[in-house]
Amino acid sequence: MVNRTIASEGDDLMSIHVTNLSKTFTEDEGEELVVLDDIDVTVGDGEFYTVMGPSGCGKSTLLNILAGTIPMDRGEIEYAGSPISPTDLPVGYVFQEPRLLNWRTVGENVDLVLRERDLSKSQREERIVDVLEMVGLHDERESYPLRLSGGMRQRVGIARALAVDPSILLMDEPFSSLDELTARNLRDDLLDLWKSTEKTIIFVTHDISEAVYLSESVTFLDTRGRIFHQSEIEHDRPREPDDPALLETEAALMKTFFDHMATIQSV
Ligand SMILES: Nc1ncnc2c1ncn2[C@@H]1O[C@H](COP(=O)(O)OP(=O)(O)OP(=O)(O)O)[C@@H](O)[C@H]1O
Repeated sequence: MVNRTIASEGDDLMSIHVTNLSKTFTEDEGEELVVLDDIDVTVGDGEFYTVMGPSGCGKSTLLNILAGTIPMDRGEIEYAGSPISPTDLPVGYVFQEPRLLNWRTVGENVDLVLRERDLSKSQREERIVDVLEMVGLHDERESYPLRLSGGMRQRVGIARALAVDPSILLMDEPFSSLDELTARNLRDDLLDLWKSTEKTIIFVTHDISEAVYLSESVTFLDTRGRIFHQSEIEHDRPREPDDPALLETEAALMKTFFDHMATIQSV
């Protein structure tokens, strides 16, 4: 059994600490919508950290802030012991839909992000070969996205995110539009990648079984933009999706979630 431990003293050097993070959007009618309200998040170096919560609670907003694509209103982010602007965090982003350019080959899609870096053609070439190998698509380099299955397209999305060798992978419901069999295969491949690359993964999902199967810790956001629960998922690895012990953990988390939602709805 592989029992990977995280965030212990020695390997916590590259951890991410987010404190007092807040974000409010002004909607079209001028109403203010508090999406993240003073949240604190700590993600250990190499941790598989999952954020869950109901639709619209701010999960994607949190990832987008960490990716530097939308600004936070208030808050501090520390990485590797020093304050950092989110635009400088070393992240790769995997979207729910892979957002590939259909008129470019798989290799060219990966190359697009590499071209933004100061890399020679041979360095880019080496990186493309490496990441396509990592996601099992070395034979599809010259294929166009529309010729690929949904699972393969999402693999290209993962390869593109890995291309710049980020320390942190942000993943926003990456498997939610795939059939369950394909999603299971991709989850296992993602776990293999996580183990071999030792990247930190911040993963968003609606799916509690997926969260328990993959993660080392799960954090719940509620519709008020607050964190209301955090759990360490301590099952040994490799895990089996239908293991009764995992199902018990899922049921307990589900109960915590519904109890909390009932409490805030009754206030
Ligand atoms: N640019 C924006 N301007 C105004 N409101 C926004 C903007 N972006 C997001 N929102 C709103 O903020 C709230 C949180 O959105 P977000 O996408 O972060 O939620 P989510 O938890 O990821 O939802 P889902 O699970 O459905 O993807 C939603 O009500 C959304 O409509």
